[in-house]
Amino acid sequence: MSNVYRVALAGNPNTGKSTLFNALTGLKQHTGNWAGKTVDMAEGTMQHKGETYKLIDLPGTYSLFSNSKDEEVARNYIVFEKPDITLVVLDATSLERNMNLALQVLEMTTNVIVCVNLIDEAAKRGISINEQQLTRRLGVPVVKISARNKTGFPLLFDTMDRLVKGIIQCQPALISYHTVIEEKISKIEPLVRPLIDDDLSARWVALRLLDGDESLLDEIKGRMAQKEEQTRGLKYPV
Ligand SMILES: Nc1nc2c(ncn2[C@@H]2O[C@H](COP(=O)(O)OP(=O)(O)OP(=O)(O)O)[C@@H](O)[C@H]2O)c(=O)[nH]1
Ligand SMILES: [Mg+2]
Repeated sequence: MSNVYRVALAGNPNTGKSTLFNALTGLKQHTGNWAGKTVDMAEGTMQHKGETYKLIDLPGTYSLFSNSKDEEVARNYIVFEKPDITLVVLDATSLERNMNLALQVLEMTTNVIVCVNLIDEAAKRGISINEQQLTRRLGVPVVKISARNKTGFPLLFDTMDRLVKGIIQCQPALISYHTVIEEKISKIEPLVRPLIDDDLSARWVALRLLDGDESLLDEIKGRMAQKEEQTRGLKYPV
C-alpha cells in the first residue's frame, strides 16, 4: 500500500510556491507577480515511485515570528502539524533576503529541503548558485528548480523520496547567538524540555520565549490542554 507523506511549501511571498504547487499537483492555485496571493492553505497530491505526497501550499511570509495571522498559520503547520518534509522555496534572484526565513525554518524543524526557484531568471541575470556548498553550509539538501519551466523536478522528487525513506538525514545548521543569549537559552531549554512534545525543539521554544512570543505560548498551552482532555477521554470513556 502507498504511504502518504505530507509536504509543506513555505517561503517568502512571490517565490513561486503556488506555481510549484500547481506544477506538481495539476491544480490551479492563484499565482501572479505580487505578494500575498495565497491566504489560506491549499492541499493537493502528487505521486512518485508509488508513494503519495500531499502538498500544502502555505501563505508566503517574511518571517515565522507570529507577527500576523499568515505567519501563525505557516508556523503552526510546520511546528505542530509536523509535515514529513518542509520544502522551503527561495527566490534565486534574492537569495540573501530569502535566507532569513530558511534559517528560521531550520531552527524549528529537521526534515527540510531548500528549493532554489526561479533559477532561469537568475541565469538571465548572470547569478550562479553553488548548491553543493549551500547544502554543506545549511545541513539540508538544496535543489535548484524553475517551477515555471518545470526544470530540476527529477532531482527534487528523488530528494523527497530519499528523505522520507531515511536515506538522507538532515542536520540543520544552527545559528549561534551572542554569548548572553546562548547563556539564557541554556538556562531555559532544560526547563522547557519536559513540558513539550519530544519532537518540538526545546531550543527553538526557549528562543521564542526569550523573544516574548505570547502567541506561541498560548498555542502550546491550548494544544497541551487539548491533549490532556483527549487522554482523559480515553481513560474514562463515557
Ligand atoms: N521566471 C520565473 N518565474 C517564476 C518561477 N516560478 C514562479 N514564477 C513567477 O513568480 C510569480 C510569483 O509566483 P507565485 O507562485 O504566485 O508565488 P507564491 O510564492 O505562491 O506567492 P504568495 O502566494 O504571494 O506567497 C509569478 O508571476 C510566477 O509566474 C520560475 O521558476 N521562473
Ligand atoms: Mg501563493
